[in-house]
Amino acid sequence: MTRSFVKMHGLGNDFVIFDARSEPLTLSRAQVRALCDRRTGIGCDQLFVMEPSETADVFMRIWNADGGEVGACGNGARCIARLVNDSGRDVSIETVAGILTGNAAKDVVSVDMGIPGLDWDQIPLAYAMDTAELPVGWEDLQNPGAVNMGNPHVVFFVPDANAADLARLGPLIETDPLFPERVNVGIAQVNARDDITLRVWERGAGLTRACGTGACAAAIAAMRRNLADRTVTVHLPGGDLRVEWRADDHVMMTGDANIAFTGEVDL
Ligand SMILES: N[C@@H](CCC[C@H](N)C(=O)O)C(=O)O
Repeated sequence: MTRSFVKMHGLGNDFVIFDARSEPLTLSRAQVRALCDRRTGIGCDQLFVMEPSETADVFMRIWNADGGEVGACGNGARCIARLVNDSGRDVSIETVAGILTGNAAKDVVSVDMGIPGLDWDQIPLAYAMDTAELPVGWEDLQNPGAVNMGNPHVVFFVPDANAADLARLGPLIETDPLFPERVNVGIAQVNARDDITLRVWERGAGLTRACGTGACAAAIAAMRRNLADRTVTVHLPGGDLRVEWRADDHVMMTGDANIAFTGEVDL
């Protein structure tokens, strides 16, 4: 069976997207891994299938490159919003973790990422503790904060985000027993109350050029510690995102969403 796909990215966090709204598509974990492989497949950090939804404009199914299905992808939600409608109309996107609302005016896209989960059992953590300042450390990385943005994140605040050996520490922290569903790992540097630099080791994908939910998590974690105001720019290796934690608790994320190429693949 041959299927068309779109290759998109948000700040270099890249995705293969299939549209199964009118023609169903079921992928096995092995197929997802093969398609995501950068040497023998198409190559991407995450793979999405757009399916029909009874409650929203589209259902967005999300897999990491390791073949694990997950609840959220912020950069991906911007891409899906742009694919469904890029004329400035609101697009509702159902995910396993809930319904998001995106609004795309061409390549500039805002997504209402919903309300962050901040309790230990929402992250989830293995046992009860204060998620604003977890009293744990991994070598030189101390006192992280944890935030759930539809997926689990832990964020460490450091003086220099580029100094940490995230390629080595990321997999250790991702699989620490404190996180029963594993975790996305952010290393954040607060430059000013409205400006953060961030690198992310993504669960199931490794180091990526950007992570939308990671940017939201870093912003929320900084705001909870009173290190930042309610609107911040987050600089990631692939570019910038704007994150606002509104008074109604919803997190708004704004950034670009780009089509790289289209193609067909035998499944
Ligand atoms: N790239 C994403 C997050 C994708 C899922 C994540 N790796 C997880 O396992 O939760 C983003 O832009 O948010």
